[in-house]
Amino acid sequence: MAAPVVRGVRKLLKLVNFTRVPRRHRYKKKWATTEPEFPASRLALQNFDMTYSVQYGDLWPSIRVSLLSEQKYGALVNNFAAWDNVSAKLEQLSAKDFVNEAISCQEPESGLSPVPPPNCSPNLRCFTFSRGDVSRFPPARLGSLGLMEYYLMDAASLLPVLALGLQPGDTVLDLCAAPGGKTLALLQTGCCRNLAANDLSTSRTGRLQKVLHSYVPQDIRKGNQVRITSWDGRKWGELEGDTYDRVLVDVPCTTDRHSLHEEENNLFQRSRKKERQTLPMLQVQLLAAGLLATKPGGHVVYCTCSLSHLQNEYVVQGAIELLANQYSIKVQVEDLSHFRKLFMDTFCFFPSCQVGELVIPNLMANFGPMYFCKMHRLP
Ligand SMILES: C[S@@+](CC[C@H](N)C(=O)[O-])C[C@H]1O[C@@H](n2cnc3c(N)ncnc32)[C@H](O)[C@@H]1O
Repeated sequence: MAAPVVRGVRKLLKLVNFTRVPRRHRYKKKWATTEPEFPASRLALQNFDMTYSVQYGDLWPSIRVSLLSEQKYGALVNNFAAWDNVSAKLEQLSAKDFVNEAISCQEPESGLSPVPPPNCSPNLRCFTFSRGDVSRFPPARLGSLGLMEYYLMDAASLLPVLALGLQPGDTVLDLCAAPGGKTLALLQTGCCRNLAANDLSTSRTGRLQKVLHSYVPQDIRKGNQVRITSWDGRKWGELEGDTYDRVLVDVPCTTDRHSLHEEENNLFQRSRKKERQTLPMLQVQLLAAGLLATKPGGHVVYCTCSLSHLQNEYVVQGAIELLANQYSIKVQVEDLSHFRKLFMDTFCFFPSCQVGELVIPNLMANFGPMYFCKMHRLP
């Protein structure tokens, strides 16, 4: 608004509030309590416009419109249900298993059948509609074995689990696990000798319990194989240091897509400003704890559903420095560029991450954002 107009509006407000009202009856409008708050989703968009237009330059308008449009889902097949029937049903909808499609398109070595690339978790089947097809999956149903047939999730959320590269017999920690999409995917690999699934929030670990109850047979849930806890993940290094083969650190973040569409639990509410500002610090602490909980020689995947460099690459670099300086532990970032090549038909990747990989939303493939970075704790 131009300055004279603003001054005019102010004058008008003064007139409305004070003209001809006797002094003792004057009141001052209580803006904070009487006016509806500026919606948090609008604040999120303002914030993203400021920061991401600088970070992403010419790419930002296309990412922005995709973030504001309907996202696409993937259907993670439940291997504990009758997976071959479920896969056939999903194929009838003209959806394709993007994981196995990518693997089978690789050039097999001298007549051998295609094998998953090294360090890619096995046995995961996730169906998506092809590029530009915005069909939706019907809600999942209970299958013949009494378990839900598939789990609907942002298909890009499967990439951190694939990148973790589980091997049969691994001990695995999912440090921030709720509501449980990635925990479920970790169990689908059939590789977890035992899996510790933790989340600070007890209400959210309740949701995780429900997901596992609907998708995983009782003998796996109730045996020693899965342990669910509600601890502060930042303390994990002290609680169980040098313990796990693989650790997933899926930290709380600005959840960019959610922040643009939902008012509830939105981190851009004015009252949560401090929490927002301290988020990268919490993320560094959680990643450092995850690295400390890993056995020397083990692997960690860090991920967020944010486009912010401050929450992605900077956190990875911060945690690696912290471990080197405070614990003399060396951590190496692993190259995941083969993932970009392997899954380029399904996702749109940002081409120039300094460390890790980032799926950026695109109208033809509206998944993500999903940042993931794999680290090796050196022996
Ligand atoms: C991005 S969500 C995790 C999503 C989950 N991995 C999935 O795939 O469904 C981040 C989670 O971190 C949890 N969290 C926040 N602070 C934490 C802490 N200090 N320790 C452990 N978990 C924390 C939140 O409760 C939230 O559920």
